[in-house]
Order: sequence, then C-alpha cells, then structure tokens
Amino acid sequence: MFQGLIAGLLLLVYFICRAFWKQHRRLAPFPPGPPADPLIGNVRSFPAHDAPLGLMELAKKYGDVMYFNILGKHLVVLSSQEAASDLLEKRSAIYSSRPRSIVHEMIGWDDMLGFLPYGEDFIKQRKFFQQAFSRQGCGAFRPSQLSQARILLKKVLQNPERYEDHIRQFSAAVIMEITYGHRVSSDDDPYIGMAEGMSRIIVESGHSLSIIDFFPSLRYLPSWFPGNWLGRFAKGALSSILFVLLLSMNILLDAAPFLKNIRDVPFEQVRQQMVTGTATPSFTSKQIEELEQNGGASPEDLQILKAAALQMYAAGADTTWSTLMNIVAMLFIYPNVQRQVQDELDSVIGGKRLPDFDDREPLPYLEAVIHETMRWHPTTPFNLPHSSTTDDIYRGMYIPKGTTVLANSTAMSMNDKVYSNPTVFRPERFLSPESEPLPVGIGFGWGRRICPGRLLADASVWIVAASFLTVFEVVPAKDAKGLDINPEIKWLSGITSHPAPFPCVIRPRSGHASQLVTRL
Ligand code: HEM
Repeated sequence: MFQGLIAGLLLLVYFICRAFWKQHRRLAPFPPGPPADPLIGNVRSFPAHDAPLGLMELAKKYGDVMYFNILGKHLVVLSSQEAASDLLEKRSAIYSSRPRSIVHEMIGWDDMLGFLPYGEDFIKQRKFFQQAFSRQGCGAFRPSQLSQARILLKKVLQNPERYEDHIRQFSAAVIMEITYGHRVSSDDDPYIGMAEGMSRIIVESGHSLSIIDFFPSLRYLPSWFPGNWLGRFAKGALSSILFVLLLSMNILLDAAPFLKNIRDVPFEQVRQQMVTGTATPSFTSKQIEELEQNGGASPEDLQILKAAALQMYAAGADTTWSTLMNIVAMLFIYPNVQRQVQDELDSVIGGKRLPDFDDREPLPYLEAVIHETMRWHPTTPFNLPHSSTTDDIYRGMYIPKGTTVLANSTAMSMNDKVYSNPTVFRPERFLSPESEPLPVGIGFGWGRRICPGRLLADASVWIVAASFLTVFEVVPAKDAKGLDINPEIKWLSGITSHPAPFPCVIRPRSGHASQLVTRL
C-alpha cells in the first residue's frame, strides 16, 4: 500500500516535471533569425554565396546566436567565441555529435572520426587520436617533421615556382610517415599519388555534404515568383536532389575502388611489415601492437583503426597546407611583417643554422604572425558542424535536440568586441601589453570535438614557417617593364580556405642565409 503510494507520487512528480518542461519549452522562443517562409523555412534567407560573410552580416542584426529552419531542420549559427565556448565546450555533453551526411555514407566515410555521431565508436576512435597526439606523443613525430621540412627547403631551392606543390607534398609526406611509417622518397611516390587523389575527393564530397553548400542551392530560384513559394520550393528541391545525385555518382564511379585501396593497401602493408619485423614505428603499428598486448585486435578493432588512419590524412594534410599557404600570402602582402619575422629569426638563431623545434620559445613575433594569420583568415571559415543530442535552453532561447550548430569562425575573427580593428592584419595584438585572446577555437574548434591533431599541426606550421623564412623571402614578381606586380589575392573556399595562385618570387635571402641554402 505504502509502496504503491510512493510509486504514484513519483509518477505524479514525473508528469508535473514533464508538463513543466513542455511549458517551459513552449515559453522559450527559438533564437532570433531572419523571417521564415511557410514550409521551406529560411531556405531563401540563408546566404547562398560566401555564407560565412553573409552570416556575419546577418549576425549584426540578429545577434551571436541565430536560428534558421531549413526545410524543417533546425540550424543554429554561433558568431561569438563566448557562445561557442558556452555551448560547444561548457555544454559539450549535449553539443558533441555530428549531423548525418548522406554523401559520406555513400562513399563509406561515415565511420571516420570527423563524421561519427557521438557514441561508443566515436569515443573509441577519438582515444586513438588522443593517445597518439598528446604533447608527449607528438614529440615522437618531430624528427619526421624536421626532415620533411629540410626536404621542402631543398625542393623550393631547386624549383621555387612550384612552392605550392612542395608545401602540399610536405603536408602529405609528414602525415604518411606518421600514420604508416612510410618515408616518401620522390615526387612520384605512389603514396603521394594516393594522398593527392584523396584531397580531390575531400573537396568534392565536402561540398555536396555541407548543409551550407547544399541547401542554399534551393535559392537559385527566380525571386519574381509572386507568392507561389510551393512552386519555388519544388523547383529548388529538385535541383538540389539532382545536384547531390550527380555529384555522388561521380564520386562513386571514380572514387569507390580508390577509396578502398587507400584504406586497405597502406594498412595491410604495415601489418605485413610487422610480421617480417621491418615496420618503421608509426601511428598504425603502435596502435596494432597496443591492441595485441591487450588481448588481440578483433576485426572490428582493425576496421576502426583503419578508419582512424585514413582520417589522419583526410583531416591533417589539406588543413596544414592551407594554413601554410595563408601565411605565405600574408607575408607577401605585408613585407614589413615578413622582415620583422626574419629579424627575429636572425637575432635569436643567428642565421648560422636552421631552426630546430627547441627554438620555439624565443620567437614570439613569429608565433604572433601564425596566430594572426589564423585569425585574420581562418583555415576553416566554418567550423565542422556539431549536432545537439538533447533539448536545451540557452540565454532563455530554445535549441531543440538534433539541431545542427555551426560556429562561424569568420564572424568570430572579425568581432570588434574581442579584437581591436579586426580587419587590420596586426600580429602585435597578440603580444604584450595588448595580449588579445588567441584564436584557438577559431582555428581548431571546441569541446569534445576540438581538433585532436592541433599540436602536431601547430608544430608542422611552426617548423616550416621558421625554416622557410630563415633562408627564403617572398617578393613581388616583375612585369615586362621591370615593375613590381602587385596582384589582388583571391581566396578560395571549400572545407578549408587558402589563396588562389598569385604571381610572386621566392628567392634565397642574402647574408648568412645564402650559405645555409648552399648546405641544404
Ligand atoms: C593547421 C591545421 C589544422 C587545422 C586548422 C585543423 C582544424 C580543425 C577543425 C576546425 C576541426 C573541427 C573541430 C570541431 O568540430 O569543433 C578539426 C577536426 C579534426 N581534426 Fe584538425 N586541423 C588541422 C590539422 C589536423 C591534423 C594534422 C590532424 C591529424 C593528424 C587533424 C585531425 C582532426 C580530426 C581527426 C578531426 C575530427 C575530430 C572529431 O570530429 O572529433 N587535424 N580540425
């Protein structure tokens, strides 16, 4: 009797709480956002071109937490580091999943860490990364980063006009060596071919997957259609579906066997080498060893590990390359900044040798230039989308379960409440006494999804920037009359953003540096 009463009371409390929650939910409005059309929601008001900039403008009107309804799907755009840190970091128990990506499912990439929803597989795969790329773990990769940086310098010396390719190959070679212990020996190394094919697929599939790139295609509709939103919606939806179908078929046709090979071939090679005792220690060999020490690697474990190894390349090569290309562009545009970095390098290292990673501490100006480049032109103009796993109320606004949450890095980097004169490229802002906040979230994301390769990336960028600027300088090319060509640099945006090729000359610096170059 007494137990029944307790059970009844508990049930009553449950229903009251549920009713209160529903009431609360109804009372809490969605975050502000542009007015929506019936059924299609904000399809027409979502910026179709240059979405990061378009959304930055909208945020001036609607605030740093904006709501969009895209064909019934909830999308929240965050435009301040404060909101991103509050939600993606402090409430990371709620905001750490990823939205479903049909195209990535079709090409079999849905088991890679970056696309996994929050859950057991995510936690398992993320652990591989956290172990390998801890501060201590990264130390083991330094020799490979240093020697690949030397190879890069030699290639630039021999063939400076192909510097973009050389930097791309550096980024790929470091990842291949770290992941599989494979030392890239020449430009026609088959692993480099695989890596380049992979880059192409990342760019293509990234476009078709992204909600930002996909749904706005519904907007390519005549705006004169008076009041007949249904007709517009149908036409837009059809074109979007066709767009995705064509793109994914194209990917499927020429990419499926390739994707299987790039996943299996290097991985199986490491396993063979482990059997014959010829494997160079790598991320893959270490993880296999560890699994075997803990009772043997199951086929599922091996599948997860294969996906993790592939993910390393998919996430680490283009991002590192784009960041380095952005730095080259900024140094070209701001020769006085370039000179100041070189003065610092000369006074600290003395121009008698190439920088080693141990020289990292005393180069604050170079560090500031790297941070300022990542702020001024974020490598990923949008962070990867997060997705929420329960209903939430933030600052009195309702964010439903299943909302895609997009952090607009571009808007954050231009926030004048955080950065003084944000449109001006000024590394000094990160130095004492100004010491403005470092753009860590803008560069590498937040919370449980923060880039697990950030320490490795940071070291690669530092080593290349420091050694490159010790021996080379980037100067304007000359026209037929011998005058400087001052090109207007255009920025290309996909998943990552980097400058379009622009005319410039890379040449050895004079003085001590020229001797270093001859010794390369
Ligand atoms: C300068 C170079 C790099 C930049 C700018 C960069 C940036 C990012 C960003 C913005 C994210 C999304 C974070 C979020 O969702 O909140 C991310 C995720 C990721 N990055 Fe990086 N990254 C770089 C290099 C690397 C490297 C070298 C690796 C590995 C070797 C790596 C592995 C990953 C992985 C696996 C994810 C997905 C994490 C997850 O979904 O849990 N990244 N990165």
